[in-house]
Amino acid sequence: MNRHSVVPPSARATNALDAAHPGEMGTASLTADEYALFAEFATPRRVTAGERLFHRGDHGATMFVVAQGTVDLDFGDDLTAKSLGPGEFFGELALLIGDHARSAGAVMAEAGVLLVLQQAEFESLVERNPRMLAQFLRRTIMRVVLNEQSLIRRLRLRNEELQSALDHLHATTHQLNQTEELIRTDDLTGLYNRRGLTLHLQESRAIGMPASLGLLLVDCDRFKQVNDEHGHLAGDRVLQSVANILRSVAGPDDIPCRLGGDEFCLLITADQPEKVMRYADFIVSTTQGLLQVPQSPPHVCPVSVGACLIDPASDWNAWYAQADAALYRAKRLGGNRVEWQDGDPAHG
Ligand SMILES: Nc1nc2c(ncn2[C@@H]2O[C@H](COP(=O)(O)OP(=O)(O)OP(=O)(O)O)[C@@H](O)[C@H]2O)c(=O)[nH]1
Repeated sequence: MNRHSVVPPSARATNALDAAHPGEMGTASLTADEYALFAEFATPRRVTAGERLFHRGDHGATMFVVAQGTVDLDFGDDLTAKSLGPGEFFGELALLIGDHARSAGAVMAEAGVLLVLQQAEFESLVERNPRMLAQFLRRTIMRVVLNEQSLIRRLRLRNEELQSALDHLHATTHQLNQTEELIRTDDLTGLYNRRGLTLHLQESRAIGMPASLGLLLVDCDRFKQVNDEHGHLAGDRVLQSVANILRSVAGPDDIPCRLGGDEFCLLITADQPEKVMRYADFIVSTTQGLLQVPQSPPHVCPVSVGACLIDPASDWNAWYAQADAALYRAKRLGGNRVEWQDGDPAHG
């Protein structure tokens, strides 16, 4: 027993690889001879379970060897935590470098005895057995290097995991965007559906509505008859044709939409009734023109249009009521025509 009377550890066979096994923070065991040498010069310290020796980041200059008990090292973040038992050492970089920020926090998991080595004691130890100390330092350096490599490997792995999480997130975002697009779109015609229009209006209000808008409400005339006489598929094709006419007249900032059934609308940027009427006339005259070339089943049907200028500050219900009143008049007058909001004879 040495002058400090500590219990010797069960000596471990220690070589450089044993001291730093790849993939984990290297173990740090003294050989039996080293332990005996360290014990001769170190100061033993009794420690209780739960006692904190230092926090991560604390500056220190002492090294510890576990004589009895267990100490837990916590490297913080999600790095591996480690438990050290008798014969294992820690804090050696603080001793070798001096005033070194601890890379781990240390807490006693079990009560025991630690051998504490300060700079002066370490120097005495070097003088006593330089050869053994050189071997110890070689192992220590090797352990630091292997730990570093292990850390780099883990960081690379973490990087790859993060990259794959990011890719996954991109894919999910893309899917969500596609799903949102689908939710906004009418299956049959590819135009916005009513929900798409509502969302578009919400977004437009958030970023600022155009100063002036026109609305066309477009409804197929006697469309039920197409279904009844030629079947639902023929009816579908007619609806697609009407949608295509709206799409072809719409500018990049205009919103053609299928409100449901055989009812469509076209929201346009316009500050003059003439512009709104040009759009409306184009729609009605295009269907009329196509009907000049009769097909069976028909590829289009006549439409009625209610047209108006609307106040961007008021809501959709107000706009719809305005355009619907005009559309109602167009229907009552026999359809296949445009009616202006207030029945202005110039546009009637
Ligand atoms: N083919 C087809 N028919 C539809 C679709 N959605 C609604 N319909 C039909 O559209 C028809 C609309 O009938 P109505 O509202 O009476 O319209 P209409 O026959 O044009 O009558 P008016 O507007 O008064 O001229 C109904 O028969 C619905 O079943 C669809 O997606 N495809």
